[in-house]
Amino acid sequence: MTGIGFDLLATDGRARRGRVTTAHGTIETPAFMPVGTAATVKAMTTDAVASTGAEILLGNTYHLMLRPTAERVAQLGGLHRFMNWDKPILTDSGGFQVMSLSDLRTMSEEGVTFKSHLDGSRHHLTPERSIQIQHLLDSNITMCLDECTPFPATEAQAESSMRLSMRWARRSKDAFVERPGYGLFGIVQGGIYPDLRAESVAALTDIGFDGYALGGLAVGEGQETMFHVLDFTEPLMVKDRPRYLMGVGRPSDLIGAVRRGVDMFDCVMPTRSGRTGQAFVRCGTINIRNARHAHDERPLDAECGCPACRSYSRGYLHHLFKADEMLGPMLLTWHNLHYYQDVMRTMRQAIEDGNFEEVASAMEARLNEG
Ligand SMILES: CC#C[C@H]1NC(N)=Nc2cc3[nH]c(NC)nc3cc21
Ligand SMILES: [Zn+2]
Repeated sequence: MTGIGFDLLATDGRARRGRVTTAHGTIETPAFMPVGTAATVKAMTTDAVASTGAEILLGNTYHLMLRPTAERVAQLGGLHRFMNWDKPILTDSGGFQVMSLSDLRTMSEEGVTFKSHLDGSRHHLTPERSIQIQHLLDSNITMCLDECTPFPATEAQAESSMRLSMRWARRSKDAFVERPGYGLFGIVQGGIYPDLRAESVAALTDIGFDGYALGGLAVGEGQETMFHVLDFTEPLMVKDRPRYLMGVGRPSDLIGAVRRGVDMFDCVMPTRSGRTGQAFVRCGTINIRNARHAHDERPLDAECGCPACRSYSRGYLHHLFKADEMLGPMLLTWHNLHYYQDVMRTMRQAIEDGNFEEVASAMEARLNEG
């Protein structure tokens, strides 16, 4: 096996049930990847993350190149050893984070020069350097470096940005070190424009990648537009390789995107909002800091098997957040990640059973009942 393996095990409509095989183990899809930006899923040990059922984590080139540097992580055994996670890791390439986090960035055909959001130091990122950093990290799934077009973008802006990203995809592929169990994903660009999306899919498919991500979404366009872009882009994508929707999303986003043929997801929502006291539950969301939870002896979600729901009341969790106790963010993060994995488990089973639409519609109805 060179690269990573992908087996399409079942389909139900456009929904897909698959399995990704890497040097560090397999990933059942549809899969949700918790975000471990700075070599940690915030507020969680890796054992706790594994207990939720997560089989792959996301790391970030941008953050780790700035601190502690990729060379330091490599010297300490690579990202798996460094953060004590022995399952698969996917790393983003840095393009999006440069656009969203750093200022004073200058773009050229060669790459992007930017100032660190940590200390203002200048850094240069090229496709070749991004691929090298991800190799030093020993990432199982490496992402091409792309030029992340701000949203909204005119068709002309999206066209020139997409074409630059396609040239960078070629350079990324040329720089990637092929190893069994390690793969490289291309990133489809083109904004909201069907012709540009089609051109990008064709260009990446022609180069050939182990998987194909959809970029330029979850950038403020809204769910309806995101689904519309999926509706006209997904049918153009090869079926025998994983599809990864970057930065997505809320539970309703995951359900709608799985319905449209997406296999892999990552999003900071369950962890970031967990730290602020927002819990995702089967009938919507709960902001545990709200006074109405102060006296409530019920768990966050009676159908959830996570440590927070098994052992603690809403009233206690409310108290932890009001008292600014660190156990609060820990337990809500744990619950949210466990719930997200429950959503994915439920959808995987439904695709296997051939009743995806019935199960997905029921989940969506409960989420909307609020
Ligand atoms: C344009 C483009 C693009 C994509 N390119 C790369 N490398 N990473 C991403 C991460 C994302 N996170 C979100 N939303 C939170 N949208 C994303 C899109 C991308
Ligand atoms: Zn729970």
